[in-house]
Amino acid sequence: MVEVTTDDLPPPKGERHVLQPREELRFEVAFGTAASGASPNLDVISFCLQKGSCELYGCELAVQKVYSIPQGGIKVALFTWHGCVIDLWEGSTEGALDISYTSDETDSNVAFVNTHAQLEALRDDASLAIFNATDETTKKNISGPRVMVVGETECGKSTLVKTLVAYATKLGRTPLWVDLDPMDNSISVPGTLAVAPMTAAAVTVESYATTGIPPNTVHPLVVYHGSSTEIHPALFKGQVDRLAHSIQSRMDHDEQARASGIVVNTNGWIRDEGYELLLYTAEALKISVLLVLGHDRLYSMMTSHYKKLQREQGDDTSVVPKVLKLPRSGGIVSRPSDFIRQCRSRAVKKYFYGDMIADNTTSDAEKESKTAESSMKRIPQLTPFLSQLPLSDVRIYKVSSMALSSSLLPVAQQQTTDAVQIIEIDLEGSTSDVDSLQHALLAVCHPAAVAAYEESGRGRDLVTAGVAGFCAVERIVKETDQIHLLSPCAGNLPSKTLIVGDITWME
Ligand SMILES: Nc1ncnc2c1ncn2[C@@H]1O[C@H](COP(=O)(O)OP(=O)(O)OP(=O)(O)O)[C@@H](O)[C@H]1O
Repeated sequence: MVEVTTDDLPPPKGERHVLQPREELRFEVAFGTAASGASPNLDVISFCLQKGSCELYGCELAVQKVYSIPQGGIKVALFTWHGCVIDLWEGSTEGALDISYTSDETDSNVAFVNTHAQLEALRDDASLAIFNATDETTKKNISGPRVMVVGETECGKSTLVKTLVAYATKLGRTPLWVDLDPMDNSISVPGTLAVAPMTAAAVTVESYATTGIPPNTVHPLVVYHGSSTEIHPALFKGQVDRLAHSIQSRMDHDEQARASGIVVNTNGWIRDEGYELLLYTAEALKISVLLVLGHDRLYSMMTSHYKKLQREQGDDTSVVPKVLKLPRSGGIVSRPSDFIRQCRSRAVKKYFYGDMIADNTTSDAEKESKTAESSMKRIPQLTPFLSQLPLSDVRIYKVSSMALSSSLLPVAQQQTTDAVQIIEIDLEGSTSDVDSLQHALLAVCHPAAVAAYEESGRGRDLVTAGVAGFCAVERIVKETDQIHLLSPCAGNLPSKTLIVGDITWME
């Protein structure tokens, strides 16, 4: 094995880490840049691959390129197959780097790349079969791997999904990334379930190091679950069914997407009803490969379940997924609840303000006299818009936690056994209802979903449909009966029918 040397490199900037083949550099950066007195608009941590090759969750770093992360609150690992030299340095905030160390316990990375190779073989088979199929119906029934990653919370599920998506897109595949984790959604704001078509352009080191996918690259389909702390099983099932339907429609019309398959992240609820929801989801999304991350009990439960199903179904094994067990990375450490809370807040802020980008508005004179600090200055990419609407113009619904029993309904009212019920918030009446909306994150319904709901009268038609976007309640002025809403762009809202959950956000 050739040792990686640094003799031919310029002096290090900050810490220099020399990684031998199959080692990874793990580092953690604290939140709290503002608390430490520095401007939050400056870079917090930067790294540069000086030599060799390395990747962040499957996304390759360019040599000699400085990657600057303008936010704290990250825990990442840079892995090398063949050895490399990485410089890592703090920006405006001294002490931001909590810990950095090199580890050679990277068997999980090898297992991930082997899994990718097997999935790629399935994609090749699917592409060939689609190409050779003579009629449309046969073509439509062929699909690449439909993968779902399961495991308990904080075992590295999102990381594995990101890695598999990065490896697939690097080879020109366009898999759908499905994130069914409302607690920590990588594609959209917390409290959502989402699907995004992925391409190589959507996989970047900066986005993989923090949260979300780069704006302007993909158009995710997002449904609002309304909570980042608990899952409403009936609503979850309804939303998974709707997403499954949309995924199928897309696959029916896009052969490349069909051959590339889907990669699904789940939410870590693996016991009791959570386990039942995993099985339900696997069936609804026609999962063909189940990856169980570091959990022997779950692996055993799933293997026995599908063996039994296979016995019952005889020859029809089309709906029985292959269950594989993968090791979890030793680098994953549990994130304190305050850290997770700040990650969620950052994800909402990113929705309204976009990424922090380099400030190119400085004049030539300013550029001439640029200090080290101003060279790192960043500004938000988007300018959110504050609109004021009369309270009487908007309709805000929330999901009620249980269906009303028919005996409690007024005599003339339609009886229902649907467990997904919505209630309209009384904006004219109780002040506690109105007060509960302060700083709430509201999902803006699509006009088509509003029309469907008005026609059917079924709440599920509204809350299981994809949303047009989100806005946040800045304040409600009771004296003027106005609601002030922050939205990511100017102009009228697509509809004034909104859904509220239990997620709040304020700057
Ligand atoms: N090899 C590693 N070394 C250090 N940190 C890592 C490594 N792999 C992942 N992490 C970090 O560990 C944290 C938890 O990982 P991840 O989000 O993938 O877990 P999860 O199972 O999806 O969690 P949750 O169920 O809470 O969403 C993340 O901050 C991730 O960046």
